[in-house]
Amino acid sequence: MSPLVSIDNVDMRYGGPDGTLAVAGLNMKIAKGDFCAVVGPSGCGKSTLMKLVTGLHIPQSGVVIVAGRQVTEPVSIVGMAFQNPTMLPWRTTLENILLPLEIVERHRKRLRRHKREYVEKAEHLLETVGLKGFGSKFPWQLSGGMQQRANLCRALIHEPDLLMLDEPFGALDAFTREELWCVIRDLHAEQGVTIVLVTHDLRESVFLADRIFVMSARPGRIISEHTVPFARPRELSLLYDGAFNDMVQTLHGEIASARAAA
Ligand SMILES: Nc1ncnc2c1ncn2[C@@H]1O[C@H](COP(=O)(O)OP(=O)(O)OP(=O)(O)O)[C@@H](O)[C@H]1O
Repeated sequence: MSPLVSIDNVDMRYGGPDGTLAVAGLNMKIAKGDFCAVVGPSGCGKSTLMKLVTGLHIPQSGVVIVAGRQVTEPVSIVGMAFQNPTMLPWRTTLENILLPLEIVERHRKRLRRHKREYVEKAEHLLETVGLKGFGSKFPWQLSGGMQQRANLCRALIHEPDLLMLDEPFGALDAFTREELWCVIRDLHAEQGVTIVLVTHDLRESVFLADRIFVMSARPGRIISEHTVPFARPRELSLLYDGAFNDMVQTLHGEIASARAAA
């Protein structure tokens, strides 16, 4: 079966021919249903990789293919969540979650005709992430962790085949972060959605992912790929397992070497 995402020998430079070369010779393949994490030194091009896959940037050379199509414009089968949930403060949480449906062409007409159905879907997602009954609250009435949960619902409302998460838990305290790891773990198990997670948190990558890609310092490329051996479903007690911590340490060592080589 051909991969859902294929990045072949991609270069991406910002700001014209003399600008910053963010990634160079980037290669990566992601199979349908995979949970992948991307880690690497700060500024190595992780966010650039996300933007290349979602079609927010088009590379100067090389090819990005998503679901069998070369990416030349923003890709509609993707859901995205970033570190700072940007909810519109004048809309309720539920209305914020429905927002992508007003933007994605093929859902817009359906939304008008089948509003009730979509509201029910949004309410089901809110329940799944532990926010049952919070749809009528405004974003500013929610804590940071609750906003990030709602943000995940918004990324999932149009049933994307691919969910791209760019440091989604970075701004949260350790306990809330671990709670949300479990929410993502369960969403992946229930919905079978393919997930790419960019993170600085190596424990997060090992707890959640099946495969971990390590990037070099800028210009970023993949320098190693690891298969995470721990069986699913994974419980938080895994964080205290010796083999788990060995893997975190291996990744840490690779990133430290990549930084030193820069
Ligand atoms: N729009 C832009 N214009 C110019 N340079 C940019 C732009 N976006 C990113 N860069 C540069 O490209 C490089 C890669 O940036 P990117 O944000 O992809 O890295 P990152 O790995 O996500 O960073 P971090 O780990 O700090 O979040 C950086 O040196 C950054 O300064």
